[in-house]
Amino acid sequence: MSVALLWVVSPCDVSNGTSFMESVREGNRFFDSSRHRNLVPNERINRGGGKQTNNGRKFSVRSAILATPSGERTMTSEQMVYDVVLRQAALVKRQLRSTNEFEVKPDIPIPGNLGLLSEAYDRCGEVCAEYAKTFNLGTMLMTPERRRAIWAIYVWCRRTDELVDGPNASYITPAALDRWENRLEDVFNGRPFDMLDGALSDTVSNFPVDIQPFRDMIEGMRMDLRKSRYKNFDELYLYCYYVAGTVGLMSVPIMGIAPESKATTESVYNAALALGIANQVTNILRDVGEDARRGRVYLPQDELAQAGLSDEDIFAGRVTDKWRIFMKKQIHRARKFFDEAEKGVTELSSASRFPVWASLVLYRKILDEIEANDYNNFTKRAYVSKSKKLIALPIAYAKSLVPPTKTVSLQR
Ligand SMILES: CC(C)=CCC/C(C)=C/CC/C(C)=C/CC/C(C)=C/[C@@H]1[C@@H](COP(=O)(O)OP(=O)(O)O)[C@]1(C)CC/C=C(\C)CC/C=C(\C)CCC=C(C)C
Ligand SMILES: [Mn+2]
Repeated sequence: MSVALLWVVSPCDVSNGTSFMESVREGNRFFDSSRHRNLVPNERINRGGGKQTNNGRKFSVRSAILATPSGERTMTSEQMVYDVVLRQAALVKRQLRSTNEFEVKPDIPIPGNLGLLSEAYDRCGEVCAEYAKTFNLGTMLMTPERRRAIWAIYVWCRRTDELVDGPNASYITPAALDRWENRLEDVFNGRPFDMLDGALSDTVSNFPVDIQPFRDMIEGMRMDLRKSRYKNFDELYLYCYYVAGTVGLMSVPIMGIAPESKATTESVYNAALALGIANQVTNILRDVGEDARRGRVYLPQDELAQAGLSDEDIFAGRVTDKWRIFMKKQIHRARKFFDEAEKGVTELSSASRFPVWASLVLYRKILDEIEANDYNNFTKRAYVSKSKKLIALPIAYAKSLVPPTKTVSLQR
């Protein structure tokens, strides 16, 4: 692991009161250190009382669930999530109408700090290159502003995921996630805690990015702490939205919709959401064995039962005909989400289309590999070989050259 990736936490003094400058200095010192730590801030760095604000945005998927008077849900997860899509789309439209609205910037980019900010973005780029090589390559075609903004978002998502998936995962509590959320609010209020947060703070002040998908990703991590089974696909959909659909919603405001696109903003966000869901469902299908060894089953329990399967079958890891039939249905559903996503990629601004096509084409190929492994996702990890990637990338590039549709075809 390269030194650029190592997240170092001071044993004594990290508090939320640290200014950006101090944080950056700390960051530099830490990054120059040869002590090896991981990317994720641990308990200690998360502690501290960042002021909780709601940033004027009160809706959350979680509150929508809790808001029902009888305690019973009246909407499907998909309907609830669509509200977040509408909010993000509305934010983008507002910005198109009035660019002035986004002129209140945090106090980072004042002369003198610009070098530090650019260093912060460079760190994000290094992290991205280390964790997601192919995707990072794809971002090279984007404009420098968009590329570095995507890097900053990638790094925040990666750090958030590492809280529950990384080496410090066993120390992560709901309270630690609350502190991470406080820190997120600070990022959106122009009070970044460290240099990587500083890059994100700058990004969200320059692009019309709503905080809600970020909050919701943290909610997904909370869900991971308290839940290891999903009753049906509706429950699983919500989880997939939290941890991956949110990424689509965060990314489109950066990538931009092509000016010549006739598609509605909502429909493009809907496609972005679909790509996140497709990726996460694929990720789940690829990792069934690995997750089972951690006692987790991210598969709809009702569909397992209908197929005559149970958790025990999964823990036993036997590839039977029942399993193959079950898997075929799950793969079919994932492909439907990829199809839904495809409709939106063409509507993105021209330079942003390639990384998205590349990620879509490559991630969808994992499904083909699960089939090629005869549905043994218990002991074989499906992956796309370098040679297959090399063949797929020019195809993705060719797709990215297709301009947006001339007609209004994506109305919802
Ligand atoms: C071009 C592009 C892909 C941009 C997105 C860049 C970005 C900000 C990525 C963040 C990804 C991340 C670190 C998410 C944290 C949660 C997580 C790990 C989700 C899983 C990703 C796969 O990672 P991996 O295989 O490494 O998983 P393990 O941790 O090893 O298990 C996910 C499966 C989901 C990631 C979701 C996306 C990449 C959604 C992409 C959607 C868009 C970019 C919208 C495109 C727009 C339209 C209109 C279709
Ligand atoms: Mn993960």
